[in-house]
Amino acid sequence: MRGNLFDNDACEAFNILDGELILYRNFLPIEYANNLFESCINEDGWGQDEIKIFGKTYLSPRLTKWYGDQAYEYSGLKHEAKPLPDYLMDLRMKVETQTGFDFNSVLINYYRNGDDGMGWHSDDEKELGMNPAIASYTIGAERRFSLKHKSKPLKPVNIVLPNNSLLLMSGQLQHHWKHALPKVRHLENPRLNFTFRKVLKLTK
Ligand SMILES: O=C(O)CCC(=O)C(=O)O
Ligand SMILES: [Fe+2]
Repeated sequence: MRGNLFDNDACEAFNILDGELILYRNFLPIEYANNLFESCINEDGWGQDEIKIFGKTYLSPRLTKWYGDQAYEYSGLKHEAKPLPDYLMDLRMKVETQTGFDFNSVLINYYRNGDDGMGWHSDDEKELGMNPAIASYTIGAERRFSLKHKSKPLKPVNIVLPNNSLLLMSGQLQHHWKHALPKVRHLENPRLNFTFRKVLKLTK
């Protein structure tokens, strides 16, 4: 990273090669964020996906919920179309207004404590099209978000994602970079993350 393009209290654009990354801090009124956190965690619908590593099946270290106008498949897991509930329509509108992109789906990740995390991946499924914009809203525990370039010997990028922040990934980022949410020791506090995506209807 070669210094940031612009940086003020509310918004920070990271100067990285082959992709765009912007962090909006204090994105929503804190009351709104707190209510959303409580209602989303307490609402049912949480599942724990199975992941296969070298032929062995494990439960993924986080809980998830998926809503979207189109069916979507990631890491070999199929999500049927399921309309967004009202509270997510409202959040989506706020995210769309801030970012200027439109989204039709959201994957919600619930990291119950520091033992939960997400491994290295790119959100580059063909249903997301070329250069997808992904807006990732975080409430709860502050966690490190890491990125590594797939082919160039660049320094990894680490960003601490605070409570009530929105990270926008766009441009060629998913094509050239992988990202992860590493596990951390001795963290008891939970974190919720909403990743808004636009899933395209593919004609096969
Ligand atoms: O929890 C995060 O901040 C990252 C989530 C993520 O990368 C994903 O859902 O694809
Ligand atoms: Fe991701």
